[in-house]
Amino acid sequence: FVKSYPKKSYAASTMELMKLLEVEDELVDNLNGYVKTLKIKFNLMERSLIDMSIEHNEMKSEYESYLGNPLNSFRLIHRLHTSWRKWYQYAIRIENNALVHIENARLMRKMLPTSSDLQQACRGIHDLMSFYDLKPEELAAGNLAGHSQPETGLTAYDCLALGEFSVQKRKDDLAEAWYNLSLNRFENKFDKYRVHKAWAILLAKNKQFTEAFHHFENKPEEIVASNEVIHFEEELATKQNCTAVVQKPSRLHCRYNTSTTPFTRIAPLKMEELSLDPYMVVFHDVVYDTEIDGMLNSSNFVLSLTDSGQKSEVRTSKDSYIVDAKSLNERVTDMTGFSMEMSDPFSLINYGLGGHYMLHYDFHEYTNTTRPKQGDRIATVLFYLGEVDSGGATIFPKINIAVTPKKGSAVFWYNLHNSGAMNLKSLHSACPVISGSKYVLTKWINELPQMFVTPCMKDSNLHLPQKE
Ligand SMILES: O=C(O)CCC(=O)C(=O)O
Ligand SMILES: [Fe+2]
Repeated sequence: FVKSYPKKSYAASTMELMKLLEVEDELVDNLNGYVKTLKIKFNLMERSLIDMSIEHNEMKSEYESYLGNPLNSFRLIHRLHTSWRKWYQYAIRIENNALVHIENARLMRKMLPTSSDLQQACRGIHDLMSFYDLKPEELAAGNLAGHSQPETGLTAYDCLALGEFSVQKRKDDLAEAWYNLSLNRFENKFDKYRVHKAWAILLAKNKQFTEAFHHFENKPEEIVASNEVIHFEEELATKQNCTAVVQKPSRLHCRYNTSTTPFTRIAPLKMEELSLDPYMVVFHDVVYDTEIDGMLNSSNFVLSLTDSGQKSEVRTSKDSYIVDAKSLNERVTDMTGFSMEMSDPFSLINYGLGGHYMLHYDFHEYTNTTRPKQGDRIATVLFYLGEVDSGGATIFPKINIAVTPKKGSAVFWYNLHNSGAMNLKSLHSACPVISGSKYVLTKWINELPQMFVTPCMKDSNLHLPQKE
């Protein structure tokens, strides 16, 4: 039987809190009832199991004389034949009186404190802390402004909840103190991991990726890496790549490209291969100073820099679209052999102090229904239009490549596999500019127009991209 209580806010008054004591009494009664019923079942099963093993062990120690007796053999067969069924049925039987208790406990849910009660209770503790200058360590130890009552100390779960509340209130230092207390109180590795994860998310929000990552070092093996962990790994790789001073020398080679188009026969392009998967090449001196000056001084671009600019978490830069770039479109065809039909216009990006572009893919992850007729972005060409004194590299953390911007050069890479599937190794990011001003011109090349251009595409049939 479940009593009903008018439900008010529990944290608001002592009167209301007293009702909660009764609620807890009742809940404990119900759960005790449940445990009692289960105990009866447990005892019964345990007792008959003991009987069974006694006989079994006797038989094992002297099996020849035991089984020499036909009555024993009969009993062995009979026992195993019937008791299996009995055991099985007893084990799967649902104890009705146990269920009644559980159902009662379920019905009591409407009398239990809600998340808003918990929120208010957390706020109460927070207010106490700020009024009386109390520290999480003191509260957790049951020390209330000099009145120490260790038995009122907080549990690991309490500390975790207060930590989560502090995060909401943007009191990150407090949150870390609570998480630390919670971590010290938990014994179980899975519980500990819960705290580590919450802590790491908090640190990552503040861009402290290295510190965040430390919290995953003791991840229990049983737990599959969550998206968060994968994300941190990538962010960390980005950071390491951005801070790496030395650029990895290419194991591949440099050569002159004289064969893509008739133009390259007259004016070969200097190519440096950086990677085979995804295929990636740097072209040196491929866009000329006069072209660069023309673009950077064009009134459209200059105007775009004076407006409020783009404020986004993903990319802190200002950009604008260049419409007329016929000769550069032809250059891209000379470099890549790709047709520029249906290609997106060039995108000119200028990064200022600390300007960066978070990890991303250039493909769209189109689905069957959202896929436009030009297909996905098969490849990207990125021209560097300025010299960056420090920072600003374009990095590919999955393949450990950092491309340093050099005025007049361009990097070209594939975003999709030959099959049309997304190549996840094309993940990239632009590191923050430390000093200098970075100008890049991006050309995203679409799939469909390449159908008759590149032999690599013949097996593709423009499959939908698939994550590997
Ligand atoms: O600026 C860079 O280095 C990278 C730009 C980029 O990834 C893009 O435009 O898609
Ligand atoms: Fe990109």
